[in-house]
Amino acid sequence: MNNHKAIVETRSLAIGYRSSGAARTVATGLNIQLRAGNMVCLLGSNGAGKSTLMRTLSGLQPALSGEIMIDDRQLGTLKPAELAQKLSLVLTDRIEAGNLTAREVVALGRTPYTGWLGSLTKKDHFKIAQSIEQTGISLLLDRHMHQLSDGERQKVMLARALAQDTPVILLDEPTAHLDLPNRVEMMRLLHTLARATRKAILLSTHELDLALQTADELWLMHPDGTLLAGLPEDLVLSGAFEATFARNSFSFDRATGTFIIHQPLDNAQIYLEGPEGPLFWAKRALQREGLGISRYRDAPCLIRVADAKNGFEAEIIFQNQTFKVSSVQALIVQMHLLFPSHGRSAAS
Ligand SMILES: Nc1ncnc2c1ncn2[C@@H]1O[C@H](COP(=O)(O)OP(=O)(O)OP(=O)(O)O)[C@@H](O)[C@H]1O
Repeated sequence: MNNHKAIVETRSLAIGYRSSGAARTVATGLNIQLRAGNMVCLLGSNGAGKSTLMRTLSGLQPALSGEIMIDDRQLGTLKPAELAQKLSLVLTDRIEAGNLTAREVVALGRTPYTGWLGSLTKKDHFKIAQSIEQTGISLLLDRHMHQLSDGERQKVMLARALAQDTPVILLDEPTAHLDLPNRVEMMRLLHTLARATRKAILLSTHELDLALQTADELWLMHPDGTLLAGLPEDLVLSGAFEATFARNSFSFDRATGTFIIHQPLDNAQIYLEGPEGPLFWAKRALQREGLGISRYRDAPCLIRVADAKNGFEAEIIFQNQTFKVSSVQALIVQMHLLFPSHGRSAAS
């Protein structure tokens, strides 16, 4: 977060839908600020209202009440061409333009400056080339949009938004179709762009872990229609992050920032110790097998894990006997022999 001026600011904003006179409110009392140079991640469960907020902030749908200010102007008073020079929107699931090449789509980003028939100036060409370089899509330029994968299309749409060169960029689930390395790359790119170009970037995402690591600020949309904004670390430590995604089937570990599917048990038989890496993976495998991990070192069975040349080794100490294993798989097999009535082997 920083102290720069808010480019987008809402005052007592209520968002939702109106049909035949009746309003369905999705969220109310939104007083949020999007600042230059910040990347903000908008998080919330399915149906919390992320897309509704994105669409309202970008002028695609009207607010139920309240104000949206963009660069000190009320959103509703901006002409479409003015708005297009202030804010660009990247939607994921509605990418049309099948017959255009990627190059043509990126060039369309300059429309707010050139008009539909306007020819491109030196500056336009520079902005287009820059956005192509920033998104790494130079090999896709001559291909038609319908010949691209979902993830490739997504990058082209980001390049188009960058070519539009607006101080505000809104992206609705920009990582939805990307594989893990590309998701990481996209988040890093957006964060770098926000910093380097002083753009205000707001993106909605379900990538909780990546958002925690990269966002300057999180906006948490709660199913009760409220929104909490803050530094990721503050929202984690206050418990707000956890509360937004709370479910009975898993919990969030504030210490590591990870979701835990299997909880340690007070009455479990196994205690694990050793260096962080092998400890983490051994614990995960044992818990998946239904072999409960104890919080207490005086549990009947002690497993001492260690780093090894081939990745992993462990000693299992149980009833005055020691068993050595050199893979996580061997550990699991041995544990099922020692505890035949526990975990998955007991069920099968
Ligand atoms: N056109 C519509 N008319 C009425 N209600 C709608 C409309 N579109 C969405 N909604 C409702 O508004 C609420 C918020 O939906 P929205 O799509 O904004 O959620 P979201 O957080 O983006 O969800 P997801 O993570 O599943 O994409 C939901 O309860 C949804 O059913």
